[in-house]
Amino acid sequence: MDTLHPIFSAQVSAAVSPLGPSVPRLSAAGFTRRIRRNHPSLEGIRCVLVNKNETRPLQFKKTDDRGKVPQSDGLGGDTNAFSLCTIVEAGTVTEAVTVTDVVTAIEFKEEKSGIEEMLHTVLQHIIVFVTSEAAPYSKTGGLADVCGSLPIALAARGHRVMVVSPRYLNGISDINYATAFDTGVRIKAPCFGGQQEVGFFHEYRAGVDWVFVDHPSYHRPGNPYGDENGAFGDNQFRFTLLCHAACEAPLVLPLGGYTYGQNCLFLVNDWHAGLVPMLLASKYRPHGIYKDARSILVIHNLAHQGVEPAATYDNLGLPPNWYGAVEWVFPTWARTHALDKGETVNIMKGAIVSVDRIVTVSQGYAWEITTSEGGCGLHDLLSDRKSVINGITNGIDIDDWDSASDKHIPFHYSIGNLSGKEKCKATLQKELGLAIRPECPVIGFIGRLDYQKGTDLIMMAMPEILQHDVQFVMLGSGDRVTENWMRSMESNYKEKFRGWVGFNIPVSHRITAGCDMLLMPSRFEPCGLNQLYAMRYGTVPIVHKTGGLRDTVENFDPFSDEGEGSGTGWAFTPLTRESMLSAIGVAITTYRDHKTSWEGIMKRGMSKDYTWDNAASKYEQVFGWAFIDPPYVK
Ligand SMILES: Nc1ncnc2c1ncn2[C@@H]1O[C@H](COP(=O)(O)OP(=O)(O)O[C@H]2O[C@H](CO)[C@@H](O)[C@H](O)[C@H]2O)[C@@H](O)[C@H]1O
Repeated sequence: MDTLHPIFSAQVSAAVSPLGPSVPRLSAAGFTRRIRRNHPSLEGIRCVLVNKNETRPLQFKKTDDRGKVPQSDGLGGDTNAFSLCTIVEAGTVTEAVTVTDVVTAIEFKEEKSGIEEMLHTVLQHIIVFVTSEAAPYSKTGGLADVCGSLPIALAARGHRVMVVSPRYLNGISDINYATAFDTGVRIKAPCFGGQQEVGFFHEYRAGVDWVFVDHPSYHRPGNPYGDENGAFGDNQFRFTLLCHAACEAPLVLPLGGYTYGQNCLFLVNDWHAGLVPMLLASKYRPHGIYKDARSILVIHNLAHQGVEPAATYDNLGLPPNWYGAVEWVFPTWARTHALDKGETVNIMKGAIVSVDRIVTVSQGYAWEITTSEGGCGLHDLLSDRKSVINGITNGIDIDDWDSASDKHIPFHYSIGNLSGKEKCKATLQKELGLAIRPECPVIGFIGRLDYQKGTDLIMMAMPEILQHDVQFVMLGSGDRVTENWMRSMESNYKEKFRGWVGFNIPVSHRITAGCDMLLMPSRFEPCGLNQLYAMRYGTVPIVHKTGGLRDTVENFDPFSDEGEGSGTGWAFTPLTRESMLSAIGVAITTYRDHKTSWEGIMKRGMSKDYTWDNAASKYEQVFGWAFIDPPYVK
């Protein structure tokens, strides 16, 4: 349909520093699709897309028959204008005069009867992710996967995307930031009783501006939230800085020559970024800034809310009259002693009551958080905002998690040829010092050792699980008691159990590929990524029927589809040892005695579409809704 100019198939050049290039280049196809959809009036009109002086957003100008902008509008005859322009005919890019990164337009100017009418941008959204972690720079769990992949998917769809997260230097992670350059831009964040100076580092990669907030409090051993002694005591300070810096970044960083400007959409992830909507509404909007910006809270895990004593309110840099937004009083039963009034500030709560919209990472979880069982105390507030809550199931990075090309696994395989999976299993058994037995089912667990993940249930049920002829492999770190239990199980059940204590990404890929089944008895699970990875690798998930696990794992039914069978795994309920053991028992029997059924389960899982592009298109719909309504707090 479209004639592509070579310019659009060229790779975007690697990051040059500082500050650029950053404006993503749309593919010609995506570009024309957007023009057609958003500007039908352009159909049949010759236009020129002009980036005249690189200091302002692009504009469309009508052209005459020869593709020239009429003299009268001040651009005609200006060869510089043409040296930086792309000619668009009937929505099709027909000629690109020079290679420029500025093909994404944010303003469309249409001339009508000589009167210029400015139409507000619809070509793309200007998106600012704010997050405490983003892979591959920092990662402790699924939040990093999402914030490392979704921005890239959105950028590929034509949006201008920035991700703001801290520049953690712990001695090991430093290398991850080696390609990010100091922008030289510094700002002062008014919080914690003073003006806190932070800097910004920047890398342009995969179409996204990765912006790292730099401050000494992010430079220390440990993970983003704590070390072997537990959570850092100054996390409120560290993430308050992140939020203040993230609000300034679109205004002060001239990435690729342009700031992101005020008309952006903030995607604030979990409580660490939760101050952003409050700052927009209380600090900026009263001064006329960010009047047209919107914010969406993405809840990955409601169990963590950023709760601190009420006395810390003054630290946040919010005006005094905003106390009510974050005020949170614990019920009597949850207080620690008789004099404890239970008065706290709760950042997640403040975000919920001030943000424009809310997205959770699955539809099931979107509903659960409005119930007293799943709302972690915030269900009433969330129910009040039900009309703006949406659930969008996470995608997965199908380049990183592809059994046909995964660099971490010893053999490759695909839905058409599963032989590599058997070899991956044998290699895993060998690597772990287990007997190499193709007929023995290998069950895996990968994840944070945490109450959420139901590891206590695994501990309780392990004696019965190991009565089967199975091998069990666990990879995880977190709760000390569980870590020690894994070590002792390994020494007591040398033939059957392996516990790998730690965080190791290559090992997680090898376990996902080498196991037959993956167990996820999560107490609650907003989405869950491991079951998605497992299905893609032909590893059959056995999950507790909750949240995103309920949405993504379909129970095996051998009788449906005229005996062909349906389903991609087992989703058990209720969350009891007995029901989990029963699901494991059925899975083992199916694996052993019904090979065809088993292969059917594997293949159905492998053919599921959980690409980020799919999820990104659903996010776009929500973005549109966010801009239809006025800001929730004006
Ligand atoms: N020891 C280890 N070694 C190597 N890799 C390890 C590991 N432990 C965990 N991982 C990896 O960390 C990620 C965990 O993602 P999950 O989505 O399963 O859970 P998490 O609870 O962190 O995320 C929260 O956010 C995500 C994203 O929205 C939601 O899917 C989820 O339900 C919610 O709880 C996976 O990529 C996994 O492979």
